[in-house]
Amino acid sequence: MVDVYLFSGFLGSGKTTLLKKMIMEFKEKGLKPAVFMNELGSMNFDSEEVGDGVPLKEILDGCICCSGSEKSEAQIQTLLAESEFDVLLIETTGAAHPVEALDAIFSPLFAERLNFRGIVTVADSKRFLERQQLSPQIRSLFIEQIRHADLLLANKMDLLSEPEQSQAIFEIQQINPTARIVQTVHAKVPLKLLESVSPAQRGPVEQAPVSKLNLQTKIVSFDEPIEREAFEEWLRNLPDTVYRIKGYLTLSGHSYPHSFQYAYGMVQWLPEYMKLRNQIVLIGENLEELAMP
Ligand SMILES: Nc1nc2c(ncn2[C@@H]2O[C@H](COP(=O)(O)OP(=O)(O)OP(=O)(O)O)[C@@H](O)[C@H]2O)c(=O)[nH]1
Repeated sequence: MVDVYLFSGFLGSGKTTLLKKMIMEFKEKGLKPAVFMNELGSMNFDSEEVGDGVPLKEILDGCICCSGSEKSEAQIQTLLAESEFDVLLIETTGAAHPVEALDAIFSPLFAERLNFRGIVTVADSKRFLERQQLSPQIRSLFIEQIRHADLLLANKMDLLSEPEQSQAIFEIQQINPTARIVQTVHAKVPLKLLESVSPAQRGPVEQAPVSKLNLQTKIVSFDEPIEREAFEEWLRNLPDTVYRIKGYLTLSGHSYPHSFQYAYGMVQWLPEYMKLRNQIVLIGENLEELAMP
């Protein structure tokens, strides 16, 4: 049987960071991981992070829960048919309801093949503490992702003071009293802890599908290199309803692009060493009203 872990958590909380770490840890243990992921927006930014030699299937521009479980079932079936692996790591989009995403895994097709181990939710603890600023629908999804976790990573602890850290843990625990909660920075969690997870008995699920969330994606391509200062000024003035931006950007004066990440006001630029399209995907609400840089 293949062990299956489902990684959930709001946009930009640290799921891909966790995924990359767990891939490494499983490999070090001599186990072969495979990945099934999906992304909002038709850019396969996260899957490029997975690395060579790891069997991978993805659904772009949709979400595992809403694209219908048949599509996900077909992808998982292809993975199982094409490759040998011991562990399947599923990364849902930040807009997915974790329990709805379970449908595909519990298909009778896989009853003899997949052993579901649990939902691991990565929470951006800073955003969690400031969740009143989110729109009610997004806030309810954020809470649902926490409520249904079997293991909870209270991530981005480095961005909080000690009293805020305690407050975040206390409040997260009130929402989900049964899951184990671990404080993390860059989703650093020992593999042993992940392996000790066991799935809870699930009650009725509150529906929070992406269609009701009003979340939109927008791909923006640039013909010319970007002026970093002007671009960061644009970022500073973005409304709170732009939850996530990621992609690759060529900066003026550089011949290779940088991978670019924006989550909750935090910006990350990392140099890349190959030519990549100068484009980003934005995820948020009311994007049509947004002025582009
Ligand atoms: N300061 C800080 N940044 C973090 C931490 N964990 C992740 N990040 C950064 O947060 C950004 C988003 O991380 P990802 O792992 O891509 O988040 P994600 O949940 O996969 O994002 P989506 O797939 O878009 O939902 C990246 O720039 C990470 O480097 C953390 O503990 N502290």
